[in-house]
Amino acid sequence: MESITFGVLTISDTCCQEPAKDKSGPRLKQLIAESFTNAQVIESIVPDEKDHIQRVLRKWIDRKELRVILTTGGTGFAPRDVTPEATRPLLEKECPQLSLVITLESLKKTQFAALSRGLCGIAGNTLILNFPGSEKAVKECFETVRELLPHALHLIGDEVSLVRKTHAEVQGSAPRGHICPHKTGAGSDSDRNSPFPMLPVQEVLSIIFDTVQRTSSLDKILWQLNSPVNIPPFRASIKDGYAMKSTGFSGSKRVLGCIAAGDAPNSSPLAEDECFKINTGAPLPLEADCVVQVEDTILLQRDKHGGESLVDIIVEPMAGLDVRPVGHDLSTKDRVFPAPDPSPVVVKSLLASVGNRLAVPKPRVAIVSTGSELLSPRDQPTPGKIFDSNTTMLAELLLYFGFDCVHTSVLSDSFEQTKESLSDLFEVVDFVICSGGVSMGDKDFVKPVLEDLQFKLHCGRVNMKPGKPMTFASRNEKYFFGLPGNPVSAFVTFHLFALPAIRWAAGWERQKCSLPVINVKLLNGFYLDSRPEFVRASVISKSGELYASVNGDQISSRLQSIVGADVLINLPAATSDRPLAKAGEVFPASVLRYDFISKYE
Ligand SMILES: Nc1nc2c(c(=O)[nH]1)N[C@H]1C(S)=C(S)[C@@H](COP(=O)(O)OP(=O)(O)OC[C@H]3O[C@@H](n4cnc5c(N)ncnc54)[C@H](O)[C@@H]3O)O[C@H]1N2
Ligand code: MOO
Ligand SMILES: [Mg+2]
Repeated sequence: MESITFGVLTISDTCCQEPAKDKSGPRLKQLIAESFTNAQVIESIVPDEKDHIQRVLRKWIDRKELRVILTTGGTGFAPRDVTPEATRPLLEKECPQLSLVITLESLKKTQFAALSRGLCGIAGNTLILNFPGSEKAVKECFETVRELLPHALHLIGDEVSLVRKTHAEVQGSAPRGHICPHKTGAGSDSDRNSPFPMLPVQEVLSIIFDTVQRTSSLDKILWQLNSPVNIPPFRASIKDGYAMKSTGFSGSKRVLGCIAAGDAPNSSPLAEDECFKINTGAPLPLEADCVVQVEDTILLQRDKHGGESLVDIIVEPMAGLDVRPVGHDLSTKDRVFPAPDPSPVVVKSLLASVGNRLAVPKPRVAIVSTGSELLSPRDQPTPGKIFDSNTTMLAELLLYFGFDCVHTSVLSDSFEQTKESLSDLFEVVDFVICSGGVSMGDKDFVKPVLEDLQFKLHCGRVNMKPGKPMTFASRNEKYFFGLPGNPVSAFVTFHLFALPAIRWAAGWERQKCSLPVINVKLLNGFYLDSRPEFVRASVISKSGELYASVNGDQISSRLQSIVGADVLINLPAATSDRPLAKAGEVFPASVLRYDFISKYE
């Protein structure tokens, strides 16, 4: 076996702070050098943070020459131990027997080996093994697998680079235009499968968050914005009543006049047996220090014009009663936003409240629908054609979530037209949300066009239903989502991938980018699919518990399934011993809309 390149990743908060404390990483490097002639070793140390771990793993997996990754640390039971959780989504195939043999060997030395959760698996043409953190453990684990590694790597082979080579050859030699995806499967024409691995949903999300740059840092623009004004800017009455001096106590008072909201504060002198009638929100006269609401007074006299001239105050006035001091709600020492909340209603109304006309920059998004079969909803029905619903749906969804659609276009199934249109669009937008043309058809031009436009295809298929052919690509800070053409697939993948990406680019906090997730009980049993499925369902609140009732036939062309869809129940893939999700079982569900409870029982 020609020289192997290893990646040694130490996962430890402590070693990340003080690299000198890392004994296991160097020990592994030494063991590799002793066992494999002219092996190359790349090292890195990361804290016990999932996205840090995944970023390095993904980078190393993408390096074709790097064939083995040994991680040390973070495999235990402690709260910060997350190495297996970080590793699993990146694996295409787990190798449980390899972990087993490591555990069995380690158990001969210590019973505590049972408390290690390390994983082994394959990603691309790379073998990944999680070892425990101790120097002694890595030595034992390494010695257990040392003999197995060369053969394991032969078995894995490097067909991925072969696929990529074949792919490049076929693309390069192809006549101008489109190559059907199945021609670019691994190997000859007989292999008519997609060359794109079906990535796990969570991994696609990690890739998206790692790839999409935040075009506007709401942090600087909004969350750190100090208030330019005091609210209220004057001492404001909280009630409709009478402004007076609390030192005048209760009893009858002459009414000197009325102060309406919008009047300038008046500075006329005010004796203790006098008062002003005042409206809610109006500025207190300078000499008053409290307001007694009209309900706590008795009208004693009117003047000859019918205006109030004498009232009896029947409660004891206290200084500050029903008065909002200057800056009580917001002062110039405060930040306008006490916490990040990018919802458009909040941002725009708070900015308005301080007289700020800031236009918060938003990602520029275009919607593109592809398909020669598409008719505009305004056209007359035509044989062989269907009405384009995706353009409307995706533009409405953008609006619903507070973003703007700066452009829409409908493209026929033409390589050249798609290429030209996308190329022009990316001159003026940050995101293109496209639907259709990403599956296996010989008219599905989207992926080849993206490659032709030098986009990096991060994801060509996702292990989910609906939405399998969902495509995510980028070029510099331009992002492309190729949602599947089936309307429901486009609906689901918009919510799960495109929306979080746009929010992330807009500067949203990462945990707010994806839809909120609640737990729901299945109202009825549901047969699981071979892929994890996102089922449209309406929510019923029954004696305080949330039940989900599936919205009929879930075929991804049936747009009716989004009617009454409050949530997408996140169902796992079927397994041999679990083909059915039973009624009453609890599953996570992504909330699709604000008013997500359809019925109360
Ligand atoms: N041989 C295979 N065929 C297909 C596979 C596969 O794995 N192997 N995947 C299936 C899955 S899953 C999906 S999802 C679809 C997605 O295909 P495309 O993204 O290429 O979508 P189109 O083929 O363009 O259209 C699919 C379907 O949706 C209708 N459509 C398209 N655009 C619109 C629109 N704007 N408004 C309304 N309806 C639209 C279109 O007429 C088709 O009926 O691929 C499967 N095939
Ligand atoms: O992936 Mo498709 O959306 O299942 O039909
Ligand atoms: Mg298609």
